[in-house]
Amino acid sequence: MGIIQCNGLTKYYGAVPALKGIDLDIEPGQIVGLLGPNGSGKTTFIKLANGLLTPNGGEIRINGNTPGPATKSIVAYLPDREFLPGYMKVGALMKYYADFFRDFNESKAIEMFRSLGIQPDMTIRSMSKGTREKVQLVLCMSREAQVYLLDEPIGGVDPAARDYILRTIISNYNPRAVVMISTHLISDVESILDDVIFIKEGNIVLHGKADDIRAEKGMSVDALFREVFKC
Ligand SMILES: Nc1ncnc2c1ncn2[C@@H]1O[C@H](COP(=O)(O)OP(=O)(O)OP(=O)(O)O)[C@@H](O)[C@H]1O
Repeated sequence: MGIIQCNGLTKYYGAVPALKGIDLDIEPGQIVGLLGPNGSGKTTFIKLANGLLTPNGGEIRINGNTPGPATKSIVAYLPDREFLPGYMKVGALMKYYADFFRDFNESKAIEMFRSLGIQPDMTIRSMSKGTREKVQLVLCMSREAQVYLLDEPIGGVDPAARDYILRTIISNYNPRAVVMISTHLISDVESILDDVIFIKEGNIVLHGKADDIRAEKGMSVDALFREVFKC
């Protein structure tokens, strides 16, 4: 059974449809790209998977459970916005995460912060936007979770840091876990994706292995994305 499953998953905001009956079955042990242009429904899907929104129709299950307390303990979520309090220092945030999440691996966080040049006594508000994003990502990836849901993890960081972050994602996730990365920066993430989902106007228009897609279509996932989503 897949670790993320949904059947007929539907979400409306008032009269606006955001997801129009999505069926998915995602096996653990892979990095999945949730790829679509602005407004296609990526954030809505990730919020439903976290229980921050409830569906209007259909269902989503994480490890067999409806999103709630049981799934929150196995899901590490990186929202697409900043959420860390400005007054907090990196060291205090690590302690806070260690208290809050039983699966938080502090030594992993310390090592990642060290290699990114982020000191424990740095305050969130003193950092640049990209550095704040790195802090959020490090805290999220330092959990030994079964599901990582990363909403636009590389949007605000420079290309050199993107590479480091993508390497960090690959090297820090457990092979029985699943990492879902929502982004429209396809060329940056393509090399680490096992599985690819194209989402368009609330529908899944393609779901397959990145290697199979490249072989069948004779082009990169990035080139295919540009063709499918041409304006
Ligand atoms: N709170 C809301 N109220 C009304 N409509 C919303 C709300 N949030 C999202 N929508 C609409 O739902 C659709 C899907 O939005 P969503 O944020 O899931 O897209 P996205 O693919 O994450 O986009 P982006 O790449 O720009 O973050 C869009 O049409 C959007 O305008």
